[in-house]
Amino acid sequence: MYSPKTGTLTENKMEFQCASIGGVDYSNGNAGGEGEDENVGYLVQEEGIFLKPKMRVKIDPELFKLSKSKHTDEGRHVHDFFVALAACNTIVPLTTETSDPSVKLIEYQGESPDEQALVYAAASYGFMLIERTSGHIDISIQGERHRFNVLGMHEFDSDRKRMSVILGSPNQKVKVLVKGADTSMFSIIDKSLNSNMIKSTEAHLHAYSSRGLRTLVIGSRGLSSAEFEQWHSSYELASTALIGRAMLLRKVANNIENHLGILGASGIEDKLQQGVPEAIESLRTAGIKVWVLTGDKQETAISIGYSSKLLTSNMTRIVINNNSIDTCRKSLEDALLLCKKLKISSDAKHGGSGAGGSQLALIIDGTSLVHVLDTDLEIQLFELASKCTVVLCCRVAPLQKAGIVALIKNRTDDMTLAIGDGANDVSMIQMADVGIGISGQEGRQAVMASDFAMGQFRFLVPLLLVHGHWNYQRMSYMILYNFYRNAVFVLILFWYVLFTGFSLTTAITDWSSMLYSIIYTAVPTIVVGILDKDLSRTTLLKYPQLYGAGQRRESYNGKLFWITMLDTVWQSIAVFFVPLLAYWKSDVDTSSMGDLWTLAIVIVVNVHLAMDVIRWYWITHAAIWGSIAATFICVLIIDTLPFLPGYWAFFTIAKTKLFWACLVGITVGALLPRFIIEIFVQSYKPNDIQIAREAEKVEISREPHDSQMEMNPFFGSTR
Ligand SMILES: Nc1ncnc2c1ncn2[C@@H]1O[C@H](COP(=O)(O)OP(=O)(O)OP(=O)(O)O)[C@@H](O)[C@H]1O
Ligand SMILES: [Mg+2]
Repeated sequence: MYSPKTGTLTENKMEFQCASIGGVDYSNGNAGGEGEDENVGYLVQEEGIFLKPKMRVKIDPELFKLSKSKHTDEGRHVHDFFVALAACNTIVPLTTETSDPSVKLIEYQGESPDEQALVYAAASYGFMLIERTSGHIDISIQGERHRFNVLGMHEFDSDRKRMSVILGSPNQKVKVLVKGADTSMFSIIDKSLNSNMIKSTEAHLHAYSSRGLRTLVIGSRGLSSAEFEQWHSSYELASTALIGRAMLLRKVANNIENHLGILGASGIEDKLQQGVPEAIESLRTAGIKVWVLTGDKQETAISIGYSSKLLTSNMTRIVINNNSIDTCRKSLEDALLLCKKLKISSDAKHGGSGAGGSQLALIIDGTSLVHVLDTDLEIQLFELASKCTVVLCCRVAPLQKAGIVALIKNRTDDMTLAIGDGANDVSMIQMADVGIGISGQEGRQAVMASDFAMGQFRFLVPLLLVHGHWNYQRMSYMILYNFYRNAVFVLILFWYVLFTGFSLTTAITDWSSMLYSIIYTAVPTIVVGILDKDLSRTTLLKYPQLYGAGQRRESYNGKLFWITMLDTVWQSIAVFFVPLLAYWKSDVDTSSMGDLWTLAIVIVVNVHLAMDVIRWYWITHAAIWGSIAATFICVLIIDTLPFLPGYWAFFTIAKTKLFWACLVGITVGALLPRFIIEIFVQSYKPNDIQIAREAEKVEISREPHDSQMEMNPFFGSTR
């Protein structure tokens, strides 16, 4: 189960596309930027300062003209809008020198890519933010430098979904400028001021977000000196408070951010990262459920859902947008009923096979989730969500993201993985079983809180399908192998004790018992456990279904455990009884037999491992065969020490041909059953992995040179 979110799927390289100012839509621009189109006002000159062409801005010619005129109402409105864009943010302008001393380049840095886009847009229209200190900002308005006092700032947070700046203008007027998400802004806008403008802005916002643009609404209000004084004293008190500062500041912000006049709205395009649709498709083919939890607007999230192929046109969409617990309950009940109906009709169509049924996509917003999470409706939401192929939660707050992950984690045995790039994803990343942070332009908080960090969303595919698969196979095999490796040794000691009338003596020397786990069999386990790969990277990426082996617990389960234990008993019997019967009538001493048993176990255990190794490297050869050689050397050394029991035993027994025949006989006898069963299973009941391995062999022998060309185009190197 995975929970990426839309910011995670997009590049965070924004392009300012359109603006709705004073209820008028300006979106007929042509994209400028990156040195493409210089005559559309992209480069703004102010005291030899040029804007570094870093971000694309679509310039609307009409708006560009209006931004230069101060004498009309429209012009003044546009002026206020762009001043708000340039001022209401936390962007820091950085000026760099160029080879020409009279020319400086300015670029904008900040944690929010949206804000960067807005400041670049304002600069492109001639409202260039030049300097920011804690007390003031300098904005060059159409080439003229103006200084504004920053009297206070209420920073953005994902719960409020807005931010504000209290700005003192050069003409001594004080204004509060606010920008934020539409839902949060429309609740604080004075609806009586200009209802037509609000209506048309809403329509523009709907149109922008349906095109997948990220929207922001900008509003402002003039403050009277009494109001300002009151705010100022409470702001001072709140920002110096030692306890509950955040809550107090939020309260102060809420008191001032109200009765706003609407200035306008912006639409910013956030392009999808490279390889996202393919990555999502691979994850879905691998049987992984992908959920999107985003703070974005519903329409934007749906549009990004379509472009990332998360949502498809043949899906039935269930939308839940409610603002009370009763309506939520009703919607959930209706949705569950719809699911049932769809299932019945698809069963009737496909003869009850369950195949080809219509896919469901659940779209639910943060307001509904407030009434659902942590109430009795949670069960219904879980039931509904588990019936849906895709779940899209929009306008969710950071804690709600964590709540949704917890909902899945607490009610199923499924593993949850959360991937995100922003500070608002930290709680979700920490809640999930596996947390992944994308290091992007939104700061390092997500990365710091994560288990794994990566640069792009698409790297999730090799992480899970390739490394996840390899690690699962290796871990599963190694757990079973280590049970076997230790059990076989203990069983030999057990048989010996049985045959010596519970004498508590041992044939295998103390030294060998100790070295068994340290030298005789340890290194191959480590080497194979780290290096072995059952399938190549190419195959695993090409057939994401192979990931299903882990979900079905094919490589480590109760059945396999008991089969391995049965095999272990058989092998211990072969190792113990073959020498016993072979030397039944001879006068060989216990120490010599002990040496034979020691060497036989080590050979069997290492050859057993060698039979299962799929990819051989020189180091694997060195570890396996070297361990057997090391055992011979150790036994030899132990037997040359006269003060140890069993002095010279090895040299006595190794002289006989029977000793060597026993070693060969034991190895063959012990490993033959599993060899036969493995051949049988591979020939008659192969699993996906075995079939893919065969296909790999055929492919390599057929096209030795082209075999690496098969991989999906969006993944880096091959094996
Ligand atoms: N710097 C900002 N100033 C004002 N409003 C903002 C700012 N950044 C984001 N917003 C608004 O707040 C909303 C919530 O932001 P949040 O960071 O929680 O989620 P998101 O960035 O939209 O999506 P995601 O969860 O994919 O990161 C945004 O959709 C946007 O409308
Ligand atoms: Mg964000």
